[in-house]
Amino acid sequence: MHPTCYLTLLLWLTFDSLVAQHQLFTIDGVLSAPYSSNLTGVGDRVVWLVTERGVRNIWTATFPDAKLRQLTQQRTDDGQDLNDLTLSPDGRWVAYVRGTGKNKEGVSPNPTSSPTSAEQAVYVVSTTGTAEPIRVGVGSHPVWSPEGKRLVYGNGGQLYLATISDKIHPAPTRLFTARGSQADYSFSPDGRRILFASYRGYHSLIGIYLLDNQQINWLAAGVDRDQFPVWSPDGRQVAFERVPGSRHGELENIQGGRPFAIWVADVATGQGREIWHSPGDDGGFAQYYPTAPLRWTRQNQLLFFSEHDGWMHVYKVAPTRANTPVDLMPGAFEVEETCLSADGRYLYYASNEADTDRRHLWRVNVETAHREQLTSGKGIDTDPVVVGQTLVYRDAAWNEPTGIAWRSMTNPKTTALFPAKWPNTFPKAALTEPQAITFAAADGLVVHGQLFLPPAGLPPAGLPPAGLLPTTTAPKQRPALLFFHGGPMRQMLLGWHYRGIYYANAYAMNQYLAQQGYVVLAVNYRAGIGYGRAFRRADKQGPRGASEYQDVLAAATFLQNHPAVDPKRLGLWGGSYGGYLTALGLARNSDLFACGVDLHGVHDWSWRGNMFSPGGDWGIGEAETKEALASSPNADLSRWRSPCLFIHGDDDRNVAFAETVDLVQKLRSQHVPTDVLILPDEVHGFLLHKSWLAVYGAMDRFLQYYLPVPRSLGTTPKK
Ligand SMILES: CSCC[C@H](NC=O)C(=O)N[C@@H](C)C(=O)O
Repeated sequence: MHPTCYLTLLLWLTFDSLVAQHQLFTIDGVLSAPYSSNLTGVGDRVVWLVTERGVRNIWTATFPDAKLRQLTQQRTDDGQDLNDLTLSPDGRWVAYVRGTGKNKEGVSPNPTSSPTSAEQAVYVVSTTGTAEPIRVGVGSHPVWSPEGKRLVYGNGGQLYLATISDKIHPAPTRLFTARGSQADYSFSPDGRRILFASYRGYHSLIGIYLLDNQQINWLAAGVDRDQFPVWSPDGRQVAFERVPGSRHGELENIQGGRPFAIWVADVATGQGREIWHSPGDDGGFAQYYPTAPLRWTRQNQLLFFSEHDGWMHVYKVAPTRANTPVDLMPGAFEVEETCLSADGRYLYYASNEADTDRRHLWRVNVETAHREQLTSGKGIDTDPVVVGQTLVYRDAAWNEPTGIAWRSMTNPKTTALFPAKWPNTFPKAALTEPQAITFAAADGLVVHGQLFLPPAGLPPAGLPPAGLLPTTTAPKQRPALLFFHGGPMRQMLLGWHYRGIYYANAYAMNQYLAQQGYVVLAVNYRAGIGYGRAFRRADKQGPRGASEYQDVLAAATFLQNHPAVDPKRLGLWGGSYGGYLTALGLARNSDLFACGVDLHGVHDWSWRGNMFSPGGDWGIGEAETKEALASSPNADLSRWRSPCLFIHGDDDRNVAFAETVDLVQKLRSQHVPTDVLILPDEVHGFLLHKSWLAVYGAMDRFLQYYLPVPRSLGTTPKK
């Protein structure tokens, strides 16, 4: 070999080892920080869930002293989710649910393949932090009585009552047996009645169970689907939402809409009357997305979510007679989680008003509809909880996962409550701040995205640092990756994502990939949220024409025109609906996309519509089967050439594992390079931290093989 070649090789090896020594951070490191969720509060106390490397524990704090306390002592990544945290009205107990519900076969997820299987059960733990949790019984969705000594929870569609003290005695009892599945339940203000919705297939009814005489009274029974009932402050009336009952062959479409109405019924007579109905099919998402679709305030106002003005907003309407609702926050932005002040005068909420790709907190005076912004800047602030004169909320940034922060209502200064410090393994100083970008799709629709550029000082892919070697013919640009979120009713943001570990980890992985030297673009394609009803319900989306594929192509063009990107080295990755778009890109345009990583994606809408569930949750009717297939990756397999890594848990209850088995077999038969990582007994949102490490590790190796970049080089993270 020519002497110059030896020199080049020597220098290159030196450079590569330099790079290896300067690895800014690892996947384990960027996933090592605690993640706070499920924040709720009562009185002067809040509780929330902390997930740290898969270990889930409940914490509490009281205000105004901001005193922290850990209430549970879980120490292992056991794959058992904690959820439905709810404080007793006196703040003495937290009820919560451990484990996940059963599937159609009656089995709860068991991701560790434990021979003793797994269950979903209700627990309580004292907020003193001095006692072990107490198991109440199999079930979920616990609801406290007003005096804080009784719990109602659901199991198998029926309601159970438990008396709570330092031991669960007597054992919980089934409250009553009613046809259908009982849900949306709550105690009356006097604690002597249980309000509930009884779901019965084509219709549902609102019932009241009287504890004193074990009698059920039905309210305004009709041929519709009555849901989300709430008590009036005096317990003499009930408000609920009414959507039309089903017709033969009608199929659920989670991305569609339906008309809805607000009703009020008199408890004593059972008679009801309509207060308002939506002008169009603006319901559906407005009821299942927010956690409190309908409220009755102490100021005797009904508050409800609706998209009828084109954006997800909260409206108020008087419960006394038919009248026109008032939009409490008119404008071109969306509202998410809310919290009503104890006196009902203020509604606190998270919104992307004036900052489309972030979330900040606001409050609105329900009487005057005057609103004021409470948090701002570069945070991702969500889930407001008001305890006394303190606003507590979930708070993230571009370089910090979601923690807990607070501010007093008299001082705008915000204070981080949890965690007190980030673990040394978490590479906060080495992260890259994503940039907000937009581009236009072929039909002119403006699409938002977040662009992650490799840290400064990182040599362009294939090139050692300037000066080490004479100019080479190596490419002066980087490979790039397009990321697609799932849902699709989701929105990636300019910071750590608040919607559970699934999206927090996706954001973290995009940070890791940028640090590896990839240019990464997270694409907020049509059908997502944050940009209004028309964007979310974009025409011909998904199984009806895959109109969002225009956004995939436009995102690719954006990257190909970026000076840092090698236009011939684009890759795709995404989960669930994002896996669907990844597979669609490789099937339709292997000429554009060099490889992809498809996490539990949908690959055949027509199969899903016929075999997974009636209509596949997207309302895919018999007449739409042909178009549904044409909108799927499976329609273009003959064109698929680029390699793909498929990742799927084989106990997936949201996207059938069969979708991946079928597609991989078909691709293998046409010699497309495929890799698979199958996670036995894992579900859709992987429950084990070690699953996430395995998934992203496999992804890292796959991308390095098909879209290689030299290991990162950069300054060692500043402490
Ligand atoms: C037909 S694709 C199913 C998408 C799936 N929806 C529900 O499970 C999904 O995207 N799930 C996660 C990732 C999400 O809802 O965000």
